[in-house]
Amino acid sequence: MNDLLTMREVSVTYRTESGEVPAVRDVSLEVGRGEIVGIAGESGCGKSTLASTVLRLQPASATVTGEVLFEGNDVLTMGWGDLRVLRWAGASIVFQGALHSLNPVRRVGQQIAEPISVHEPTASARDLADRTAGLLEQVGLPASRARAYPHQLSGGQKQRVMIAMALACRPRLIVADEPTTALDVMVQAQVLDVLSGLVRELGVGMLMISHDLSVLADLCDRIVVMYGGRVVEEGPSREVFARALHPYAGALSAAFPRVGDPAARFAPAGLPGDPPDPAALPPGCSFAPRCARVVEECHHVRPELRTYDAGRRAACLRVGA
Ligand SMILES: Nc1ncnc2c1ncn2[C@@H]1O[C@H](COP(=O)(O)OP(=O)(O)OP(=O)(O)O)[C@@H](O)[C@H]1O
Repeated sequence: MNDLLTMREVSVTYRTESGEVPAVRDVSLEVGRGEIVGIAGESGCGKSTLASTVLRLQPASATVTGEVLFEGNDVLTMGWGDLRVLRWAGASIVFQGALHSLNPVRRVGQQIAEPISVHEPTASARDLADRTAGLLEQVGLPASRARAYPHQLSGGQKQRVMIAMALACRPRLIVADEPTTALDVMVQAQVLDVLSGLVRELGVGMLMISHDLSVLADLCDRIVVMYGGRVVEEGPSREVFARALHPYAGALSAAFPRVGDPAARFAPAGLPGDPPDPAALPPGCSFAPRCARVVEECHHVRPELRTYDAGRRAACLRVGA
């Protein structure tokens, strides 16, 4: 077992008016200290739902089974006191759409200092100001920006502030859910550089979610590819990107020329059709209806996730065929 984050057979089902939506099914993965693990997949494959369980942030309509072990303690069953310590100080999350989650009427410095003052109530005003200035400098902003209001910052600067907030309580794990999707390509690259540089420098683990496999290939040690709520491939990122075992991972890699194109999350280049409705997955392999390598058997037999050489896993009947 890994000593930072170990998820074992995690499944998440939402209760909705039209029935149950099994958004995540039997996902197991690990993130070690100082390691960056990417989760890739199109919109709706369950990435955000899975990420929300790491800090037990899933909505009340969701039922989660399995184990989410953070430093050996199960997040899904821990008491509220432990959960309070875990959030921000153990692990923190940079959300998709974080640009809108800053409070418009408070200076950004106050917002960065807030989680610190909650977790360290004895910190003096001087300490908070120094820590905030240091955090802003770490993310490449002048300390003087602490006095700015969010509307005075560009999109990229706001996202840097969100990263500073996520680092404020010195967490051991950061979950980043599409942290740069709303930014233009140049700014995306700069912000990802800052984030990954800090994660490496501080030895923090990171679970980074993106629909864009090429972004993950550059940043991550390992990549987990999800489809229809399940893991369909996992392995060292360069291997998965360059020599995917699963045809879905291959199609995501081939979408590479469309890096930074927000539309690519809905329809990667060269991959016709839509991802499946998790409430109505086809029998057999859920990717079969879109797969270029499909054979009759794929429509009836659901492939198990098998282990291959060099720590690779894939769930496809056609690997090596
Ligand atoms: N609160 C909810 N109630 C019901 N169903 C939900 C809820 N949140 C997500 N879902 C459904 O669960 C499935 C997985 O959604 P999820 O947001 O985890 O996917 P995703 O891969 O992160 O996509 P995106 O990148 O668009 O966020 C989708 O079918 C979605 O409609």
